[in-house]
Amino acid sequence: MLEAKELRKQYPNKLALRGLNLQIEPGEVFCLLGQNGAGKSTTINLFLGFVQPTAGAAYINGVEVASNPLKIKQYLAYIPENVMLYAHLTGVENLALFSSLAGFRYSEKELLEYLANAGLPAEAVRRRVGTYSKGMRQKVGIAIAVAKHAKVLLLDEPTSGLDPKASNEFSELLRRLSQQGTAVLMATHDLFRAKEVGTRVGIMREGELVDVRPTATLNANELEQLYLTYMQ
Ligand SMILES: Nc1ncnc2c1ncn2[C@@H]1O[C@H](COP(=O)(O)OP(=O)(O)OP(=O)(O)O)[C@@H](O)[C@H]1O
Repeated sequence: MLEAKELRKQYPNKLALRGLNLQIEPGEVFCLLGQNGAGKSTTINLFLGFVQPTAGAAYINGVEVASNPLKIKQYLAYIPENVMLYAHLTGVENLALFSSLAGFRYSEKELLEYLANAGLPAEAVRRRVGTYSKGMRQKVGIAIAVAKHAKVLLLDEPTSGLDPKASNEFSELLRRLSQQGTAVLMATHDLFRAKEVGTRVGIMREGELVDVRPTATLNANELEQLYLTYMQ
């Protein structure tokens, strides 16, 4: 569902990604770990088509991203640390807007259901999004991903700044999406969440994926040790 082939990104003064090869299947949650500047966001941005590769290619559902920037948008949803929504619209209005941009028109009842399933409290759905907490905005982001039937979910530091309860709820939503067959690529600094929701973890260092492990083979301590070993 997601594939990188010899994907490389050279910025004017920095080789940010050095020939990444990666495949992520439907239902997988792949967590990218690594220090600041390791190349995690660059990887996500290449899959989003926000930046152009210097060499190699990124594919989503078999479609090359760089040459089909509009087509790939129909397959994916993106949740950055701060989900971009229209602050002056309510939660339900935002969901209606983003779903319709993706070609889906839902009744009010259906929209409310999507928001409820994403865990947004009923009292919030008709409030302006400008009044939402970060966790609530993340939930609207998930509701949008589900409502547009995204096959791929790209996440960049989604739990950063969430309290433990919100973070836990977010993990639960991700797990449900992966069970429904969504392929997830998540950049994170949160080893605990990576172990909890990831099916695989990849450790990035200086633009290279230096290790990839199925999370089932590691306990939380082993993951931390592995991470620290590479960061030395
Ligand atoms: N637009 C840009 N122009 C020049 N250099 C850039 C640009 N974007 C990123 N870089 C550099 O590329 C390298 C990789 O950055 P990237 O944002 O991918 O790292 P990251 O692993 O996501 O880090 P963080 O955990 O801090 O988000 C860094 O050295 C960064 O300074």
